[in-house]
Amino acid sequence: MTVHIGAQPGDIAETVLMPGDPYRARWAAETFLEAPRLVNEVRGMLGYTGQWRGNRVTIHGSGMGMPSLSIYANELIRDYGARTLIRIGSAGGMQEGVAIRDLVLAMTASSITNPSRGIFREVNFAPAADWSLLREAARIAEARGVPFHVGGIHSSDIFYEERDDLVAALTRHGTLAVEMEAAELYTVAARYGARALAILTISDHLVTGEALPSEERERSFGDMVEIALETAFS
Ligand SMILES: O=P(O)(O)O[C@H]1O[C@H](CO)[C@@H](O)[C@H]1O
Ligand SMILES: O=c1cc[nH]c(=O)[nH]1
Repeated sequence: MTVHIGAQPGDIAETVLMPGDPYRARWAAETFLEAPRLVNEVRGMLGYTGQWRGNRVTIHGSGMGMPSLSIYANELIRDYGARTLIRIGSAGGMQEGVAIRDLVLAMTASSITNPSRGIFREVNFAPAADWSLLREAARIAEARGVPFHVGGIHSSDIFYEERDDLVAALTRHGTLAVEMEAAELYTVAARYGARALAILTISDHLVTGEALPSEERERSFGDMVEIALETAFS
């Protein structure tokens, strides 16, 4: 057990899928895993371990924002031996060609700051996805005919962004989408030599103002979960 995870040693699989929302962790575990077992509920942050096509996998919430994700990623890797971490999140589209329901595979994640920022002092560290995971996720999404984009995203500390100039500058530099965790996930994984990738479903759009109707969310998120599972074990 760690400060934030009540799982026993051995309860967490080497492969962990991480949605921000603990209820998405429960839904994904109950929908896609065989024999899912609740292994953590400290502070209501749900984690389940089960089997997918004979492979052991944990689906564990990260909470919203990089400080929360950082706690779980550190403990999952350092204390429980997780080696592959795939974020399954929602994101806001930032380019006109990135539509609602599309997937974004985050090759890099910019941020103004993140919990690891202090380590690097004057260096602007470039958090990047694991290449083997990124390549597999792109291959699998293409084979399934799921619309997807690969490129840079922005990991923000702010959901209700007041800085129009910041959004404009990031958009002008090709940033595909905004979410709130990937930059820290990539940095923590790099620190421990683990593999990480963020697969994101566009749930709303900063340019067009569109949003995914709530009744459609599960189906759209389902593609993302299946691609994440297939990616982890291919
Ligand atoms: O859908 P999740 O994984 O929570 O991700 C996005 O949604 C939350 C904001 O609503 C933030 O956590 C953001 O990164
Ligand atoms: O962080 C997020 C997630 C979804 N949509 C946004 O605009 N921001």
